[in-house]
Amino acid sequence: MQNVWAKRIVAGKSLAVYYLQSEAEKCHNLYGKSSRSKDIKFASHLFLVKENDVFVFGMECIVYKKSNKRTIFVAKVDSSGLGTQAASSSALAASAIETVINAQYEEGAAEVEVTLFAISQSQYLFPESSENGHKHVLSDAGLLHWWVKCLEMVRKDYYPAEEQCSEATVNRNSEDVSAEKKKHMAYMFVPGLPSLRSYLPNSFWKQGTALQEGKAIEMIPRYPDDPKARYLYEIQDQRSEMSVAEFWDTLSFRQECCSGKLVGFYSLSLPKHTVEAVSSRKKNFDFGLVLPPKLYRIIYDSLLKRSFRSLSIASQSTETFLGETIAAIQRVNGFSMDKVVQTIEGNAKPVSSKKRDPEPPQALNVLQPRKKKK
Ligand SMILES: CC(=O)SCCNC(=O)CCNC(=O)[C@H](O)C(C)(C)COP(=O)(O)OP(=O)(O)OC[C@H]1O[C@@H](n2cnc3c(N)ncnc32)[C@H](O)[C@@H]1OP(=O)(O)O
Repeated sequence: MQNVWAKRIVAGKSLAVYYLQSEAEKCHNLYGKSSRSKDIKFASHLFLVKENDVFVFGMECIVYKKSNKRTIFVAKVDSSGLGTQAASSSALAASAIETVINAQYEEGAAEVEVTLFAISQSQYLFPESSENGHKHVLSDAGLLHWWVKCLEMVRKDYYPAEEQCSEATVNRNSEDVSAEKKKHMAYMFVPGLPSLRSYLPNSFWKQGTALQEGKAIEMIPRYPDDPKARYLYEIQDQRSEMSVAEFWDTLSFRQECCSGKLVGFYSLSLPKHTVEAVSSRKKNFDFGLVLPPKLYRIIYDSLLKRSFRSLSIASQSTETFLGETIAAIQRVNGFSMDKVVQTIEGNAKPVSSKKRDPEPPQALNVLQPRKKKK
């Protein structure tokens, strides 16, 4: 687990990664009224990354489980902007996603898919962080590129080197890609954008969606805060025969997906694990405390009541949130601090970024006045 994070954190810096999960619960409404929701369970996973004494990054995802298949839906990613550039947010998101993927494989999953939709917003997990003057909020188009970068980091880690496509293959007709590789592609779809050529890094990536067959209301899942869910509910009552292909085609005309902001839908299928590979995996994964769902939600909601509108307020919010959370989870079965938090020492080479503020917020102290930006 350590390595998944350490390789993306600059050498000489360290981050504390907090990881909480909820117990799996029955999921009744992933496919609307369809019986496909039967036998599906879901569990929430929350990562909070702290540098010095303040949260710098957070991610929540929901894992849907049906027998040995897992869909990891990345629900919310956020940054506070208050870190010292120990790692990029895309790298931290990739490491959090890989931690969840590895946990699924260790549990015996054979098929794992990562899915998400990108909608840029000023904040998701750290309230008022967009007012702190340090946070870098990506535009809608910036966020689309950002997710490609992040998911590409993940994809590369799960494909053996010989299967990697070279940059030269980027513009190759996707028909050339072998049938086997086709199965394991990353998909990106942006309603209203006819060509995503400038976004896709290589031929592992394909414009469109992995799901293309069957009836839309039976095949297309509805995730929390899903921009396509309203449309799916509408057709459930009025046009229940609509095909998946027609659904995607007509989604571009819906107000929730074309009201000025670009919305990106992504999915990444990871290589299947054979039964032998699954059973021979070492069971050595012991990170992420599992909480009763009600307690998980209380803790999650309490994070959303804090403020991150300045460095000092954010540090205070981080401290009180963690103090109250640890007090609340201490009696949970299997509790140990090691399961809740791991301190990761970075071992990545630093990459220089000219664009960023060279003076990170945490380098300041009260005796050292902030230099004016030119
Ligand atoms: C499923 C979902 O959750 S989608 C919703 C995503 N979340 C949000 O929209 C919430 C608000 N947004 C954010 O918190 C942030 O914009 C995030 C988390 C999405 C990305 O955080 P960032 O700090 O921009 O990400 P990251 O560290 O990877 O940097 C991305 C780029 O911005 C540049 N950058 C980062 N900080 C700065 C800064 N302060 N000034 C200028 N450029 C900066 C980086 O150098 C990098 O550039 P590159 O791609 O050319 O290398």
